[in-house]
Amino acid sequence: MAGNGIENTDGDFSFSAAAARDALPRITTEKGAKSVDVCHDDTASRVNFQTIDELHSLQKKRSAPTTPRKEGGGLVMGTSGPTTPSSRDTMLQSVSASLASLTRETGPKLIKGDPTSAAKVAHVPHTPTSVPAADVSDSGLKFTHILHNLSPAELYEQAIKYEKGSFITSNGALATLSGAKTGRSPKDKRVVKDETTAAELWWGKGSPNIEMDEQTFLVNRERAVDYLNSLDKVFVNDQFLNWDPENRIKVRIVSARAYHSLFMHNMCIRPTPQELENFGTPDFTIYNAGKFPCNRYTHYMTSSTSVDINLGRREMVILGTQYAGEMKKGLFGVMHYLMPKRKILSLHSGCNMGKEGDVALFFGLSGTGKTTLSTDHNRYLIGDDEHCWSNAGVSNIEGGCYAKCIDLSREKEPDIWNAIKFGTVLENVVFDEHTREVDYNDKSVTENTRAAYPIEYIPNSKIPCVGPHPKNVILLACDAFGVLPPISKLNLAQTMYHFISGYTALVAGTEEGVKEPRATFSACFGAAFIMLHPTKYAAMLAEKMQAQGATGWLVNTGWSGGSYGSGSRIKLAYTRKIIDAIHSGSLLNATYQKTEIFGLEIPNEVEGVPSEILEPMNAWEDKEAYKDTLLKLAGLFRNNFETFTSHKIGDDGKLTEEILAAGPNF
Ligand SMILES: Nc1ncnc2c1ncn2[C@@H]1O[C@H](COP(=O)(O)OP(=O)(O)O)[C@@H](O)[C@H]1O
Ligand SMILES: C=C(OP(=O)(O)O)C(=O)O
Ligand SMILES: [Ca+2]
Ligand SMILES: [Mn+2]
Repeated sequence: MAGNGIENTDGDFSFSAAAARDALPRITTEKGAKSVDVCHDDTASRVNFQTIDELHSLQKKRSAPTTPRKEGGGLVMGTSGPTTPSSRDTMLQSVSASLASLTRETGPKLIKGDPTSAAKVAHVPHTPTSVPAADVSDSGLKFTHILHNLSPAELYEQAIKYEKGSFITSNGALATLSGAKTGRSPKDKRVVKDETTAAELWWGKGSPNIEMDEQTFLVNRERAVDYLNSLDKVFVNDQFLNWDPENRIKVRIVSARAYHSLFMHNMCIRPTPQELENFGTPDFTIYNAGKFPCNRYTHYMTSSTSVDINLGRREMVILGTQYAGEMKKGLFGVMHYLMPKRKILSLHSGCNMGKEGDVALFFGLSGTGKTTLSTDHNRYLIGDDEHCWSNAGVSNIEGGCYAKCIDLSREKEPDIWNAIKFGTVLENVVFDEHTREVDYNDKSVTENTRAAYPIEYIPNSKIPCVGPHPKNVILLACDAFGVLPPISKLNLAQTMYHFISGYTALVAGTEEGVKEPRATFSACFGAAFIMLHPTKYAAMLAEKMQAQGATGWLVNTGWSGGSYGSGSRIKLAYTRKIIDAIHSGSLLNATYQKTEIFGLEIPNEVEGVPSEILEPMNAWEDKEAYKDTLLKLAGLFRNNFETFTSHKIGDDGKLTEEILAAGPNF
């Protein structure tokens, strides 16, 4: 017998599911039925939608005035829209002008919004229709969608949907891959040499400015613009640089990746909806076509990567590298040109301020501790990397921080650790494929893993990021030779000598085994970014430090008790104590002794730091090896400074002489 029941041992059906079902009260689905209250009639409740599409349309509220309108499927350039152009029209016209091909003299047809969400648009004749027939190409017929100043959430979705290697990590950050290049490419940087820049900029030996002519720039620009216009969609960021309102620069970044757009969203100053509405024409534009290589048949191109700056046209073109830091540091170079023209000093430094308003600058090359030491739980963070020093005080150029994450730990760097959350871009880190927990010790992709986050992710950041004149100027050197003292007080001439030298020594890649530390000298602690001769910046720094009575310090954040391999890196906790003593002013009252050769004043005591490490020789077991290493480093300093001996620093002949004498004596 067929049935739904469970058969009993005696062959009877004692329990029938069908019977049980029949035993339940009937469910009434008739409208208006009042008898049964266990079940609601779905259609009876008050709903604001009739279809799934309508339901979905309720989910998203219109927000800022810049939110793309959904009706009509986005806005199209060149349509006969409302009679008074909206800010959207203005924006699209402006972006179209930015993306215009210089040989075809027309901007592309643009639509605001994502191609998948915007409705299909019928053929719309583009603005000036009188394009010569010979110039007509398929590229002129297609539309490019503009994703203008998207929010982090929207950029996350774009990255995760369309960019391989984009994932949400367990802390909420967006993990991305920068591709083949995981660091900057200084050898591929070119600056257009025209009549003006030939006279103004620093060219030749030691200069980061490798020349390129205007024509070649235009070839690369066209390559980048054509690549971008060939895409279905491009990202456009309109943002600001410099928190000093009088010297704010408007920048536009056109890029192909959500990763780049979110990176710049975090790193530049974010406009308010009102400011974005009135943005107008940018002062400087970046075309980031980093996925696409340059053409090596092009004059001046020595690889498939090219980062080109044209100060006259106020444009930068990136081809053949997706490393996002290239954009931030490219703009920094531009500021190193624009700001000194206004008698403002641009600085490759971190900056923070104490509760009493005492400001400190932290100069240093990559990896020396600008970001780590300016991010200090007891002080207000003004910025970690790029600043201006004007007659009014200091201002951060950026709106975010770009911290190294290799070996990052919650204990040692809690503020940076906590800043890695939703909105933060995590570059080239490795994470567990299931839990998505990041392993900050993993160097599989690169040693240069990074986190880019808005500065307000640091709880004690100072918004707006400006402050009074600096009281302390701290020069950081990560000395892998292990011979520079952990802390020394500098007079003005010594400060200038070390500023112009810009020394650090890092260790070679660990994979290839322990190698000799390699000394790097980078003028003004940022030769890769300066545009003018180093002595121009040095003269401004000397003048400002003198006028404000600021004190210079040299802090070795590198090795102690031996070079890399035998000694060990100075504990971050000790360096923090040293920095605390500088900030509090207690180090000014310490007793000092002078070191041999470099003539540095070193304190006999610093609270919280073992005194035996303050004089580097004490920490070395092999005193002969120490002396040899010290002499070796002194020789490298002397050789490096030779190119500067024929230059005058400012109008002060006496200071110039003192600076020359402030180097090592042997
Ligand atoms: N004594 C120390 N002082 C400063 N940083 C240290 C020290 N010891 C180790 N570090 C590490 O060195 C790195 C310094 O890098 P970072 O602050 O990003 O430099 P910068 O901003 O100048 O490029 C960080 O990863 C930090 O944890
Ligand atoms: C992004 C950079 O900055 P830093 O290493 O100084 O933090 C860089 O030099 O590429
Ligand atoms: Ca940094
Ligand atoms: Mn830096």
